[in-house]
Amino acid sequence: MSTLRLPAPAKLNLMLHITGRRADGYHELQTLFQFLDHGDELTFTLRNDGQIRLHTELPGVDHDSNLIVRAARLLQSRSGCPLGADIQLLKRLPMGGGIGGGSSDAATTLLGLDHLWQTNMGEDCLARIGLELGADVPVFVRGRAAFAEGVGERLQPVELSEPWYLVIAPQVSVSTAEIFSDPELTRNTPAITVRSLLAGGGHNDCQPVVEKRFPEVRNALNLLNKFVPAKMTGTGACVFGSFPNKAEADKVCRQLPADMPGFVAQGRNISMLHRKLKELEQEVNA
Ligand SMILES: C[C@](O)(CO)[C@H](O)COP(=O)(O)OP(=O)(O)OC[C@H]1O[C@@H](n2ccc(N)nc2=O)[C@H](O)[C@@H]1O
Ligand SMILES: Nc1ncnc2c1ncn2[C@@H]1O[C@H](COP(=O)(O)OP(=O)(O)OP(=O)(O)O)[C@@H](O)[C@H]1O
Repeated sequence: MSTLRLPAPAKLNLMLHITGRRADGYHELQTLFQFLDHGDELTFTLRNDGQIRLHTELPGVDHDSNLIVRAARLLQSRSGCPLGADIQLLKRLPMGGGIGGGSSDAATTLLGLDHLWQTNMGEDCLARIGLELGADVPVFVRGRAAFAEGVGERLQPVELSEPWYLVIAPQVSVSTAEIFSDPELTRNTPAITVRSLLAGGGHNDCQPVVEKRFPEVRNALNLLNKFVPAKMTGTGACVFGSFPNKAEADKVCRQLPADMPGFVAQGRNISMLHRKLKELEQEVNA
């Protein structure tokens, strides 16, 4: 097959504790990742001339610095593969939203091209390549809901309930680097065990800093808190709350003001990307 269409799902950080800072400035954290059944979509078509061409432009991101192109080139150089690809992106996820759009696009590119080019690099190698592109890429490569430590790369798969979430996307883009460099950020939350976490929640240490800088995020949290407990994901801007069923989440979603668009999606412990790749493997083996 020379064309492949694959999902790049969003993630939520159900909690995010910052437990320290490394000498290189990166932060040690503890976070719980779950995927959503909502995301971007990428289409890969094989090229024999070795060129990587992304045919969709993103505002403010030039072709060569797009994480999709960077992921494709890194896989090419690590595998020595002479093949290339034409790539189309259907962008649904807000950029700088804390739901991992860019990281998920990068992971889908690594797995998609590994499949198309038949480079057979293996998941461990692809996760290592992913980490060079961003702290959030490895969890998308692994495709399992996970408790993460280190800078987000030490992953322990977890089995979570799969509720319906309403995600609100305030119309601001939050820079992850800026939030992590804010002097007011709490960086000394005591480490907890995964067991105590699963028993009792957790919070997001980035939330107070983002709320202070972005009133749009504070307003979205206040609005959602009227219905269910609301939290921010990652370094924002998106906020989310869980609902007992889709109908209740949809009802609140319909009431959102125009400057606070939202979407409803189900939490998933196995990413849609991995479901799709498994289906493809089963087709080949049938
Ligand atoms: C906040 C999270 O979204 C939680 O899932 C991630 O840890 C961020 O992951 P990401 O977007 O892939 O971030 P990267 O592209 O690796 O890093 C962006 C910037 O955020 C800061 N950064 C990121 C991750 C981390 N553990 N400590 C940091 O201090 C660094 O200044 C870095 O330059
Ligand atoms: N394919 C891509 N999709 C989105 N952003 C990209 C992409 N490639 C590069 N970028 C750059 O990365 C930045 C962060 O994008 P992203 O959508 O991953 O943010 P995020 O959701 O806050 O991520 P995270 O949750 O990992 O912190 C963008 O503002 C953009 O400049």
